[in-house]
Amino acid sequence: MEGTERAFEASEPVQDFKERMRSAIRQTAPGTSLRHALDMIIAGHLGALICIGDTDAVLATGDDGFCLDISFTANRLFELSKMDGAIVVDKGLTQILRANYHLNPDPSLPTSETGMRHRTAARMSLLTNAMVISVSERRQVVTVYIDGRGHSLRSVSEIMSSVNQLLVSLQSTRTQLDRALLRLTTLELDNYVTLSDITETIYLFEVLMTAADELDNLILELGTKGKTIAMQREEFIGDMSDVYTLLIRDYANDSSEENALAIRATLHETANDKLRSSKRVGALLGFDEHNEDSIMHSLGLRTLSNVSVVRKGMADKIVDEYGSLQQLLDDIEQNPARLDRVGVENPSILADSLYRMWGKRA
Ligand SMILES: Nc1ncnc2c1ncn2[C@@H]1O[C@H](COP(=O)(O)OP(=O)(O)OP(=O)(O)O)[C@@H](O)[C@H]1O
Repeated sequence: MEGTERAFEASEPVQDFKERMRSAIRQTAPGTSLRHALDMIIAGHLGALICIGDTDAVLATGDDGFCLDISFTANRLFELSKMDGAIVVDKGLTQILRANYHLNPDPSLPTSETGMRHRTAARMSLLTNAMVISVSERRQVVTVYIDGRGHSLRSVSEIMSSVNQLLVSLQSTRTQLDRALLRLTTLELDNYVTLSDITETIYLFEVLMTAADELDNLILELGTKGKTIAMQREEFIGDMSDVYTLLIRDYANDSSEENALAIRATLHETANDKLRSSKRVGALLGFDEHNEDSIMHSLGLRTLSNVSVVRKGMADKIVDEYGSLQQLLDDIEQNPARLDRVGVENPSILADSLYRMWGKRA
């Protein structure tokens, strides 16, 4: 089975649709009683049409069937799927209201599905706010419909094969990014960073974040089987999102966290291959006239946050006092007491750490 989202006309904002689809995937993930029922239906070579939630609207589109009002269990849902017609369940998955229900959604509602069960499922999800599930008897596929768009559920082994491929590319991107950040730190201390260096690093951050998003979707699909993968995700991503924001703040014309997050949102919406353009990245950072060779000056927030004696929040204070990493490096030897004033408890350790990073002093 393939995990697909078939495009359809959306009648609600994209964000709202995404939230609802994520919630539907969570409710049908391995480990849930609903998934248990769906797996039993597939194993029994049966089909099903199940409407969950928005029950007033769902019941208004149909007739006949058996009025049940019994509490929901996976076994009952499985047994009822042996009958023709649709099964109607309440939003909280506590009650099964109807079985063998015949649904009559407006036939003019557009659908690209073939087969009455699937066409009805897609239309019901367009017409109501219900999550509609169809299980194909012929193809042994479970499709979840929200707002006319279908997502086919995959088996754990199918999802795991995507997870394993993704973990390999995550690991390789993380290694490249670590190397790029190390090099960037050295260049920052030498005051020799160009826009091209920043562009390359941002590109790697975006590749990493895109892979992390994909992994999050797979972890959601895995349900209770995704716990160890979530731990592996932590290993590869950890605090990289915070480091990314610091990098943007270091180089953006407006260094506020709010602006950095807005820039990150735009970068994330941009196709990764377009992020290799220094002109584009420079413009996003607020430097329209810069080209790839333009020298960029870092505030030093990211580099300072790597120094153990710089406690959380202290890097901002140091940057407020000195204005940039270079100003700090120029001043630190002549005037270590100035760091004292900012509240750095061990100015000499901070100086030593920076010099060690720089490779100027052992
Ligand atoms: N409007 C409807 N209301 C309730 N149940 C329906 C409706 N349309 C189809 N079904 C159910 O779906 C079953 C299969 O119908 P059909 O073969 O036309 O659909 P399909 O999409 O090809 O499904 P499958 O892939 O399982 O063969 C019907 O026997 C019935 O139980």
